[in-house]
Amino acid sequence: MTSGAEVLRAEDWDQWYGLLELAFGGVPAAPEERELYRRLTEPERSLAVWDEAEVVGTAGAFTFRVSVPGGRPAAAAGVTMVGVAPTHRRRSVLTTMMRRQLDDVRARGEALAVLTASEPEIYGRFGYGLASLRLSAEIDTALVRLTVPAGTEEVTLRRAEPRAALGVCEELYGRQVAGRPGMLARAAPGWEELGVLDPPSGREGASPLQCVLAERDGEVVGYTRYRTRPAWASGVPDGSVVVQDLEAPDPAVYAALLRYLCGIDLMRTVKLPNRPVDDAWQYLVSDLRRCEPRLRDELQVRLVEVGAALRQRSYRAPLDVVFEVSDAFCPWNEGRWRLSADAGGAACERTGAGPDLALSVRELGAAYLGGVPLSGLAAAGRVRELRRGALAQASTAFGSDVAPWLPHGF
Ligand SMILES: CC(=O)SCCNC(=O)CCNC(=O)[C@H](O)C(C)(C)COP(=O)(O)OP(=O)(O)OC[C@H]1O[C@@H](n2cnc3c(N)ncnc32)[C@H](O)[C@@H]1OP(=O)(O)O
Repeated sequence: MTSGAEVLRAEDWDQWYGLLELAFGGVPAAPEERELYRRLTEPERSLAVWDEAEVVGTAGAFTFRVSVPGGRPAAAAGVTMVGVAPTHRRRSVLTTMMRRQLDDVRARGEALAVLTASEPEIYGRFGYGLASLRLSAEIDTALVRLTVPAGTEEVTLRRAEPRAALGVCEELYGRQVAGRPGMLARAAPGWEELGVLDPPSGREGASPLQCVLAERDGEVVGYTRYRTRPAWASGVPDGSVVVQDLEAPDPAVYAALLRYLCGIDLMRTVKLPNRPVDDAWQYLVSDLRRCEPRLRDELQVRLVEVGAALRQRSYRAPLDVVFEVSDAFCPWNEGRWRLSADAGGAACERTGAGPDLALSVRELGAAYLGGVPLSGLAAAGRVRELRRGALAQASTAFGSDVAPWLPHGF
């Protein structure tokens, strides 16, 4: 007989994390990783389901601030560390934890919950919508040329020990957050260490993490962190560079860092596993086909409180629209909401007026960061236009000039 979802006691953390490892395939995490996640876990926001003395379900939440269109970071629960014992799967343990978790998030006054899913299909039933994608590339550096912009030669590069450079890298990361929806303000101590976590077991044949800083006029203005993986094919160098981070505030710094990565001796391929869909590499290369671009789902967003969530972002164009929202899992969101926005801000209140657009909370979550057009969702039959013109107006207003992106998992 299983318990309900109970708040985790700190002393049960080892068993709780052990169940999570089991649910993910039973390979223990590297000690460094385990210790970091022990420090980052917020027990008071973490849930356990028990069967007698055995943990059979885990779900955590981090207290995050996520960048939303308009540049103001918004409070969000970062849902994480979800697992159910293989012996207890498909008996609603996850559903029990999601129920408790979303109630708790609401009680804390956070209007948003965000997550990345191990499998994309799991969380739609709980009202999450896919809001950002990641673009990956494998650049064949023997065949692809880069055309770099003016100013690239003024950027100098210097190798640094990743941990020694952590402070300056974090500062640069922090300056990028407001400019890109979906990025997380790494406010709590410990989060910066995620960027230099480098257990040997996680390298898959590659080097330890390396860091190169970009400088201009004596000031650090950008950085990359990457690993090199040497390989030989019939005696010919065939290594790859796997890029973890590439942070640059302007085109010249970006180009200088990418050119460096593409020029490392004996490395044939530069792998960019996680970049924004509007990332500049696409517009610098001579041959996109030889870069193997691919898209993958990334951040999912759940509007926990529709009214508060829609009020706390800004809109690209004036808007006055009534949404008819369905939300089976969080019925307090159901009904009609009037959203009106202009350059001065946004108001979103309940209304009795006739609806202009009908959709579920999932579509609002998908469109929330400005990367998924409501018009595209309408073309898939997921948004219904009830007043002519409302769809185009809302779709334009919800969009973001900068694509949403989550640079790292959590
Ligand atoms: C944010 C994160 O941490 S993502 C990590 C998620 N965890 C993992 O992937 C670890 C391995 N998997 C597991 O631990 C479990 O299978 C979980 C957590 C995914 C699901 O837990 P369960 O307790 O089995 O889910 P539960 O019984 O509540 O299922 C609810 C519904 O979701 C469906 N569902 C559950 N898991 C999946 C899945 N992986 N893919 C598709 N549907 C799923 C069920 O079929 C059920 O549907 P129904 O209501 O139509 O019958």
